[in-house]
Amino acid sequence: MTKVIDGKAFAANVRAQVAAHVARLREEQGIQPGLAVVLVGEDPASQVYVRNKHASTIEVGMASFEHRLSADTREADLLALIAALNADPKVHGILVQLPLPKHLNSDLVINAIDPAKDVDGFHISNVGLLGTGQKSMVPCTPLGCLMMLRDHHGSLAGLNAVVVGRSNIVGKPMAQLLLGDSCTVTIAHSRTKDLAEVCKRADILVAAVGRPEMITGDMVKPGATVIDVGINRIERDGKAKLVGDVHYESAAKVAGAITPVPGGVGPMTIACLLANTLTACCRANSLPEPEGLTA
Ligand SMILES: Nc1nc(=O)c2c([nH]1)NC[C@@H]1CN(c3ccc(C(=O)N[C@@H](CCC(=O)O)C(=O)O)cc3)C=[N+]21
Repeated sequence: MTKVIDGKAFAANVRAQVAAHVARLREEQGIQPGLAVVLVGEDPASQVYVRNKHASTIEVGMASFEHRLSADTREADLLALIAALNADPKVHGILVQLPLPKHLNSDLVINAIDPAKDVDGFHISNVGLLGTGQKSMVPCTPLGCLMMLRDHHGSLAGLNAVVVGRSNIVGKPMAQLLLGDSCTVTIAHSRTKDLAEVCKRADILVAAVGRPEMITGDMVKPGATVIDVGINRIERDGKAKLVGDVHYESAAKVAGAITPVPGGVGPMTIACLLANTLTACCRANSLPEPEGLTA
């Protein structure tokens, strides 16, 4: 039988663990972790995510600081805000919602964040630390995937992992984390020859391509674990629908375990953002890090 990995329930458990740590930090240390989210412009999807992040942050007992800037914000003003957040002791985590409007250089903006407060793990320092196996802030989506994989498999050592997609925010850091857990890792992408055959060798298949339902059941090894990172809004039979990068129906017939969309990786991303904010707060105060909530 195929196991459906319940990311929603898993995320609720992670959030409960974070909330317990936050309560203990308040009682024993008088410290409250704080997360600042910066949203530039009015992209409707981004607004939904930012609202969800705000609600989850409050729910676990953290302080939430929201900064909504107009779409025509000047780069210098955004950089000044980041400098202020870097210097603010109440702020332990900073997230600048991506994508940014085109006139802003997102590399420049992300690299202006204090790496210790970079809860997205996108700063070049954190990318380098992760790549060399040093302590870093780890990108939320890959961290959430890793937690679910460790829970399902126990040890990942020696397993063949194929990551489809080579983005800086998911594909590349996901590959680093799997390598860190001793998988044999292949990164496939749009130019990969014989993609179906490559995917079919995977004990762990992570789909992060951004193409709706591209990974079909015939590309999945029987019994494999399939992690679907895709979140695509499509229209079907005149109705709006959310689908992943995996064709769920056909893949679920072959897989040993699979994450659904919605209710899989998405909720884990936000839970890991809170976990990273807690970790950043503990490090900032030279306190022991929460166990099981880091890579
Ligand atoms: N700096 C930055 N960091 C991010 O982490 C970041 C970002 N920018 N920009 C946008 C993307 C997108 N993202 C999601 C988080 C949760 C769900 C989520 O919880 N999805 C629900 C469904 C929600 C729905 O119905 O739309 C699910 O999959 O079950 C989705 C998408 C974080 N992002």
